[in-house]
Amino acid sequence: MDRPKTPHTADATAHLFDVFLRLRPSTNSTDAPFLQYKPGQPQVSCTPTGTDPSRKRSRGIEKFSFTQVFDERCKQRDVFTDVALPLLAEVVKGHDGMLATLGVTGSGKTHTILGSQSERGMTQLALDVLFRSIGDRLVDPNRFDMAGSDTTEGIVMDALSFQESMSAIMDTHIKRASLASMPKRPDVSDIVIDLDQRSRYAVLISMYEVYNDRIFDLLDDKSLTQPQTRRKALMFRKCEGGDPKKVVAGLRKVYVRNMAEALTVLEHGQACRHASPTNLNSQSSRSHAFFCIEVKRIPSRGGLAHMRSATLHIVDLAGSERAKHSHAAGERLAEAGSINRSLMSLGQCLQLQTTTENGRPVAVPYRQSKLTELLFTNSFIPGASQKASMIVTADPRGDTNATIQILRYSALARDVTLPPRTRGRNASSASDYSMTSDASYHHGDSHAQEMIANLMARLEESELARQELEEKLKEAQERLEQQEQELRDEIAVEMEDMMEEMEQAYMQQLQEAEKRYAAHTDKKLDLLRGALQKTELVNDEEHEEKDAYVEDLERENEQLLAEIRKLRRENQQLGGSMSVRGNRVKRGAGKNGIVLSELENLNLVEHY
Ligand SMILES: Nc1ncnc2c1ncn2[C@@H]1O[C@H](COP(=O)(O)OP(=O)(O)OP(=O)(O)O)[C@@H](O)[C@H]1O
Repeated sequence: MDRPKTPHTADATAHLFDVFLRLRPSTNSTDAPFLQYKPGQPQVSCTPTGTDPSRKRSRGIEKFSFTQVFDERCKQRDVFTDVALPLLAEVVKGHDGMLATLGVTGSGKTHTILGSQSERGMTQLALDVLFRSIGDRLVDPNRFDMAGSDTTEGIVMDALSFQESMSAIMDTHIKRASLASMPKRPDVSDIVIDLDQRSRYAVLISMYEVYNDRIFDLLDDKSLTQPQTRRKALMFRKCEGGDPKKVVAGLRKVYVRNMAEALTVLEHGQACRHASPTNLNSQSSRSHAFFCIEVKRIPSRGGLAHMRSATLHIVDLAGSERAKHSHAAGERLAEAGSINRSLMSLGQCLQLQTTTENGRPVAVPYRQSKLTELLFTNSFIPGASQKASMIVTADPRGDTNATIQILRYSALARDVTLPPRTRGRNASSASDYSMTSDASYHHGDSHAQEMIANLMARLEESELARQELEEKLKEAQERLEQQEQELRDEIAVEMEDMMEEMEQAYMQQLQEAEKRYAAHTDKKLDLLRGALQKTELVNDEEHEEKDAYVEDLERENEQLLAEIRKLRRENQQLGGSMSVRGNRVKRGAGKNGIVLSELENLNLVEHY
C-alpha cells in the first residue's frame, strides 16, 4: 500500500509523554459507539456515526495509536499497575514522575486520579503502596530537619500541626468524610515496591491548582477563607542549590507518616479546589489540580548530604467543554475559556512532541500557558529524568466531535483512510489533513500530495511564528503581571507606612489634647479651690463679725439687765415709800415704771 509521508514524521521513541487511552463504561447504551477497538491492541478506530450518510462518506476512518488502550472493562487496579506503579517505582529511586489525565468533561479524569465513593483512584493507590513498601523505614522526624532540607522555599510542617492549624477552618468549611467510610477497593495489598534496605524515607504531600492560568496552594490555610482575588499566586521557578529543576516555590508541604494522615491532607486539598456543577457534570473540576507526593531518601551513610528527593506529580486536568453544551455563563464561562485555552496549548505541545522536521524534533511551545510549563518544563532539562504519562479518558458513546478532537492531538500516531469515493476529490482540501501530525494517508495523486506538503509546510511555518509571538506576548504579560504585583506590594507598603504615620500623628494629637484638657481641668479646679477658700474666709470674717456683734449684744443685754435690776430695786424702794405715803402713785406710773413696762413687753424682764 502506498503510504506517503507528510513532512512531519513522528518519532515514537522521542516523545515526552507516554499516552494511554482509557475508555469509560458508557452511561448511554442505546447509541452505537463511534470508537472501536480490538482487545489488547494499542489502537482505536473512529467510524463516524449518525444518520447523515454523506457526512459518513466524506470523513473516512481515523485510527489512533497509543502506548496502550484500556477498554471499558478495565478497572482502577489495571490502570494503576500499568501506568502509575512504574512511575512510583522511579520516584523512589530518585526520578520525578508526572501522571496526568486529559479528556472531555465527564469522561472520567477525576475518577481515574482520585476515584469515587466506591473505588480508590491512582493517588490513594500510590500512597497505599508507598507506605506499605516503606514500612518501618520511615525517618524519625525528631532526628531530621525536614524544613532545613527543603530547597523549594516550601513551608514544611507535620500532619498533626497541619490538622491543628486547619481544624477550625475544616470544621466550618468542609463536610468531612470519616476515614472509615473511605473506599478500600481496589485491593493492592499484594503490591510492594523494592526499596533500598539501608535508606530511610520521608513522604511529603503538597497540592496546588492552576486556576485562570495562575498557581494557587491548595493546602494554604487561606485557600478556603480568602476570596480568590486576595489569594497569593505562586511562582514556578528554579529551586535553590544549583538544581536545574523548576519547582513551584513557597508551597506548603505536609510531612505524613501514614495513609490516614495522607488522606486527611488530600481531603483538605480537594475541598479547596475549584469545582462546580455544570450542565455536563454535577461536580465539574474548574481548575487543573496537581497532587504531589514527594519521597525523600536518606541513605544510612552520608545522611542528609546524600539525600535524594523526587516527586510524583498526579494531575487532574479540568475538562474541555463547549459552552453550547455546558450552558456555562458568567464566571463559569470565563473559567471554561481559560480551561479551553490551556488545553489547546497542551494539545499543541502533545501534537508537536511526536513531530519532527527534516529528521529533527520541532520546538514544543510549552511556555505558552502555565499548565504546559508545569507539565513539560522539567522534561526538557538536560540530564533530568522526569518520566511522564498521560491518560486520555474517553466515552466511546459520548460527545463525538470533542472526543475525536482530543484523540487527534494526543495520539502518538494517527492514520486516516479516506473512503474510496472521496479519494482524490477531497485530497487537495487542507482541512482534511490539518490535524495530522504523524498522518499517513492513502491516495494516488502525487501532485495533490505535493500541494498538501507545501501547504502543510507553510501552515507549520505560520504556526511556529504564531507560537513565537504568543510566547513573547505571554512573557510580556508575565512581566506586566510581575510589575503589577510589585507595584501593588509597594503601594501596600507605602499605604501601611502612611497609615502608621497617620496613626502616630493622631496619637500625638490625642496625647496633646489630653494634656491640654488635664491642664484646663487643673486650672479650673484651682480656681474653684481658690473660690472655695475665699468663701470660707468670707464666712470666717462674717462669723467673727457676728460673734463680735453677739458679744456686743450680750454685753448690752447685761447692761440692760443690770439697769433693770437697778430699776427694780429703785422701784421697790419707790413703791415702799409710795405705799407709806398712802398709796398715791400706782405701780409703773413713774418714769421707771414706764421703762419697766417696756422691758416687760420685750419679755426680757421675766427671765431675769
Ligand atoms: N471508568 C469509570 N468507571 C466508573 N465510573 C466512571 C468511570 N469514569 C467516570 N465515571 C463516573 O462518571 C462521572 C463523571 O466522571 P468524572 O467526574 O471523573 O469526570 P471528569 O472527566 O473528571 O469531568 P470534569 O472534567 O467535568 O471534572 C463520575 O460520577 C464518575 O464516577
